[in-house]
Amino acid sequence: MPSLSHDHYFDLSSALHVPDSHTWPTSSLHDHPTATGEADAIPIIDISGPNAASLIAACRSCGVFYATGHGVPARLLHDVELQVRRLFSLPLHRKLLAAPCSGSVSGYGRPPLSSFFPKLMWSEGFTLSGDPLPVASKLWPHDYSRFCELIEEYYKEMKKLAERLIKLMLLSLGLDEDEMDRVGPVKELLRATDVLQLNSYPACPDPERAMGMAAHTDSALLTILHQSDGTDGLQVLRDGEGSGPAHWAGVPPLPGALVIIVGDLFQILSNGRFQSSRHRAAVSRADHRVSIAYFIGPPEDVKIGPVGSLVDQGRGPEYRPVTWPEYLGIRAHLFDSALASVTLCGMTEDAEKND
Ligand SMILES: O=C(O)CCC(=O)C(=O)O
Ligand SMILES: [Fe+2]
Repeated sequence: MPSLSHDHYFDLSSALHVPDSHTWPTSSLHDHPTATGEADAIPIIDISGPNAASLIAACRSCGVFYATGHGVPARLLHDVELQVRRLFSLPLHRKLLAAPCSGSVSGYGRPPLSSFFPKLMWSEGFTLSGDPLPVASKLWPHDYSRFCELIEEYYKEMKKLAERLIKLMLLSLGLDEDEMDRVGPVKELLRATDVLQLNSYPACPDPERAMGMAAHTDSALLTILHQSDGTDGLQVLRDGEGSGPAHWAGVPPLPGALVIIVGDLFQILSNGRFQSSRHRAAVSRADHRVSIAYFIGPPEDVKIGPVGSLVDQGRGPEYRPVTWPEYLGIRAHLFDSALASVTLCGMTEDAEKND
């Protein structure tokens, strides 16, 4: 049986003010300045172009880029977004019928990150892992087939795109085709684990005090994010070389482009050459924003560790190998320190000799 009851939920879409439970301290909302300027422009990469891999190489420290030329039909993105809006516009008591059953992650509820923070976020989520039918039929007992068809098509397109992106990202690190085929996630892509996270950020009467989605990195290999046109929300933390003092940079919706976010497992796989991106979502006073995040990770039994050719022989690997479920287990305890906890202390040759 679903474990959530109506009483634990507050209907964000009809709220006239931000209650204390959803009011975030200024110290977390403004931990870094927020900037939107030319210098922050997030790279836009035509991944069908001849220079895609070398352009992606330039985004390694930033951990995020827009992908154009991705081949996902605009019609599909549009239709899936309509279904997502249809889902979230259901009355709260109907959505709660699809709260996850014990042992399953699929269903309606607060964003998965919520448990790590004392304040609630101004968002609702719907997680889909595997067949959408069991949860969709709880929402719409007689009218779920269009939703399911579109979600199935979306999964297929996303998996195809994720495969292209993972290969391009490995190519950008200098791996050749043979070497790439031996790398766990590429060899195992057909069995890859993928999850869709539908996010809804209702218009908020006081966006300066609320947080749509708190700062985090994504745990998987990579995330492909579709965001609704016209409403800003996504921000990434930029603190790399050349981007000045640490600040939140806006990643506004760019019509036709998808946002690619490097996850922690790709940081591990690339031995730190790619950095996972710390990001968050702000809310808007006027608009109801939705986003669709597709997370791709290795099959549950495949360990992800640094690719051999990216390991400096003197220093050794920067991270120990982990499976995705193992890493999620570590995050459930340590959250932001999860990556640090699987980081190995590099040993220089000198240090080894002195041992
Ligand atoms: O809605 C967004 O822009 C961000 C969503 C996100 O970060 C997530 O689902 O992990
Ligand atoms: Fe995320």
